[in-house]
Amino acid sequence: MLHRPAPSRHEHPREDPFWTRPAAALLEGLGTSPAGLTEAEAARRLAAQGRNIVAEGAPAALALKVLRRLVEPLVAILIVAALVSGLTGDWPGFGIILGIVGISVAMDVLQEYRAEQAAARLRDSVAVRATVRRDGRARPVPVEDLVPGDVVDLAAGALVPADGLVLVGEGAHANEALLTGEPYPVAKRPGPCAGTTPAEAANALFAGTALVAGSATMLVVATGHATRLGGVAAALAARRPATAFERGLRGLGLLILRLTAFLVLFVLLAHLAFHRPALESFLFAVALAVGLTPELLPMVTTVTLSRGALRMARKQVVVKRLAAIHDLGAMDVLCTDKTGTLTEARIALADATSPEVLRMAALNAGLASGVPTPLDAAILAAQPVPPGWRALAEAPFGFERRRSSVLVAGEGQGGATRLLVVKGAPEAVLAACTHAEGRAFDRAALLAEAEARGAEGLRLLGIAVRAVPEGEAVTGPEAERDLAFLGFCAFLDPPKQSAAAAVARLAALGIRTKIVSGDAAPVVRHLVAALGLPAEGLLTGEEIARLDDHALAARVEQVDLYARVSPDQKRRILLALKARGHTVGFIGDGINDAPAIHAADAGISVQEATEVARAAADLILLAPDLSVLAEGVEEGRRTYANVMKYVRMGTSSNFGNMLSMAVASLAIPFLPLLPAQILLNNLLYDLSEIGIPFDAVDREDLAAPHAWDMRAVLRFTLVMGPLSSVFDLATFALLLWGFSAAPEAFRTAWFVESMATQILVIFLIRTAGPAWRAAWPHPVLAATSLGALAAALALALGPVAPVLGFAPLPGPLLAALLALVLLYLAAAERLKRIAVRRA
Ligand SMILES: Nc1ncnc2c1ncn2[C@@H]1O[C@H](COP(=O)(O)OP(=O)(O)OP(=O)(O)O)[C@@H](O)[C@H]1O
Ligand SMILES: [Mg+2]
Repeated sequence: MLHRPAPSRHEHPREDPFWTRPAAALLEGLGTSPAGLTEAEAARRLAAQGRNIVAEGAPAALALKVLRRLVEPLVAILIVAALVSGLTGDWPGFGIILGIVGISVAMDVLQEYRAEQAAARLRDSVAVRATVRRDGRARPVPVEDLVPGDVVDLAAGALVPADGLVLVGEGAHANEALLTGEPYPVAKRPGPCAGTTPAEAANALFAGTALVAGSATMLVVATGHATRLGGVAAALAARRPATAFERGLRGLGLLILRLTAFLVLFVLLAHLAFHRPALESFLFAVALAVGLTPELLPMVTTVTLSRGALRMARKQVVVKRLAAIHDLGAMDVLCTDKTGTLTEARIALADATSPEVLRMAALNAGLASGVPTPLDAAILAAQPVPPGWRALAEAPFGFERRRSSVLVAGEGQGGATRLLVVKGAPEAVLAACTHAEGRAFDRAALLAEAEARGAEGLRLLGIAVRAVPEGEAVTGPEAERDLAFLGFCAFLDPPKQSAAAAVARLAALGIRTKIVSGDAAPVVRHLVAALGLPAEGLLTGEEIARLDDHALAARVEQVDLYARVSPDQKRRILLALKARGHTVGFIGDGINDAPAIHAADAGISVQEATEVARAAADLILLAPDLSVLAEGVEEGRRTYANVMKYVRMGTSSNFGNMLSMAVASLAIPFLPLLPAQILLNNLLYDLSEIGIPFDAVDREDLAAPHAWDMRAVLRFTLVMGPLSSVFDLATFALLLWGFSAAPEAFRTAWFVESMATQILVIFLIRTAGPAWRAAWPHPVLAATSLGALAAALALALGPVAPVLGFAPLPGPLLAALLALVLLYLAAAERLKRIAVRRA
């Protein structure tokens, strides 16, 4: 909430949308000019209005984080209680408690802060940038730093970074499907506009849409949550269901919290009923609560995920949304488009029906505004634009229409002519043709020819023309009628040989790969055969259009190939797979892939992709290669496995120890540990776990997609918790009856036993198999846990022991404790096999 920028005061959505106001008035109202803002003014507005982001809030400032921790109820109570005990004269207790709380909070905040900073730096490295005019110069600025009043230059293919008014437009067309549902690119031009709905706003551009043709200069009017998309996306984000993992963690945290509240209340009331000192009992109960709450779990998850993100970055996968790491690890179906991931994306013209066909194709490809697509580039590489021709109008390529047209004027055979040149998918072009140039028109035969060449792996484009008389106005795709078919251009895009191995590797990781392509069915089939990919079934866009979501969901399980699908169908396929209970990833690079990337559990794109695809993605591959993705999947699973280690430690050993202490406090006439000692215990235990994110994991943990399994967590708890309690009770018995320990000695011994069992068990829990056969624990983990244990021993048995209320222990008692700890570890090693038995 803190970072949510206030809606721009310049926008009054209901009565007065910005695009109905004159440009001059808007410029003045925003205190800017076509030359843009100064850097200083932009910085000031950024601070005042917040960043141009719609998704989750930016990480909070360090001071704020500290403050937030200090006002957490348990910590606040602890501080107050310490103050009270200070006032009653117990200054050492006061100092120690405040000291321990301080160290805990500092450690927690600092770790999380550093981890978040590192993750944010990674995210920035793949941030989409916009060309912004500031201080009179145009320079690239991360879109998150745009402010109202900025003036932005956009080229074809760019992501529209904010809502704004078109100041200058050259054949600009935007794809606004995301916002209005309109699949056909709409023309954008400067000038007045009376319509009040975004769909009518021909002079405005909206955040999240894409400029697909032409160029434009835009005045930024609204950013972040104040944008049209901001409203939509905030609603979407709010509705974005938490992953099973997030839900599981949250559920577990809540469960422990309830148990804690119940237990602590019970202990407190019992103590008071037994007429124990009130303040001391209260402090004891609060310290217990601190020990019991999984207060570190959020920090631990963030740190583990950020560590995972750093490791993944070294393997060429940049994480934009941290939680996507889990989704990647949990992914069991991957949908991919064809070009770039399965092919080399080195598209080259193979042949054309005639030189005339190629000349016409070049007119269409070269005279259309905006950056040429790879197919256009391949045409122009073989045939430059014939001289003497110029473009008068165009209807840019649309992924639903699958063709583009350009009205060109120049010298034809019979003098000056105007020609509408159309190129696109063969069936899309043939559908608008009524005859053929210089031969009989046989649509069925031409379609069969296209099909046959597709089966050889050639991508085909059809070319057609119509002479347009002087008087006829050409404004959009309506003009694409009565065309004369000229012929085909055929293209080759060599299969990527490494793709087969990558798909096999993904399969070995339990991930099924499905191909979702806008290209023709024969081309997709040929590619699959050429790479030897295992794939069953094929659905075309035409067939999918006839299926409702229910029927589609029934088919997607068996079908691995999808051809001639539109952007929205890509999204539908993805949602159908999700509806079947799969965790689905989608990797793609085009504007047409963005809706599906957005809808995926793990939306993936590549560094060279269009801005819209990159903006929609959760993860960016720095190298366009599926094997890079396989590495990322393994990292995702490693991260998950390490978070699970915390969960297991927390639910069994830590919880068990604290529970035993609560019980003991009722059974014996004195506190089993002083409040400060409990806090110290908790702090050292937390310290011992800092190394977990670094740790290696079992090979089995990488082998298959994981999902949160509450039953497994419970089983682990129900086996390992009681085990820990049994040994705690044995310790009590030994201390009370074996050694008739005085309170100070009892606490010292209990502290030592509790620390040793809690900390050392990590070396067993970290693996499902025999502990001695697993990979060595990471040196950092070994250092933090053994270091924490050494510190605990030094504090309890060394020179400062008296200050903390500890007393020296006799040799035989130490030996007995050692024996108990070893016995516990041996029992834990045996029992854990029941506890973590894999499904
Ligand atoms: N610049 C263009 N001009 C005309 N037609 C085009 C153009 N680009 C693509 N097409 C047609 O639209 C179809 C779908 O586009 P495209 O192949 O890029 O979709 P895609 O889903 O991204 O495919 P892929 O899986 O290969 O990445 C193409 O097969 C082609 O017939
Ligand atoms: Mg593509």
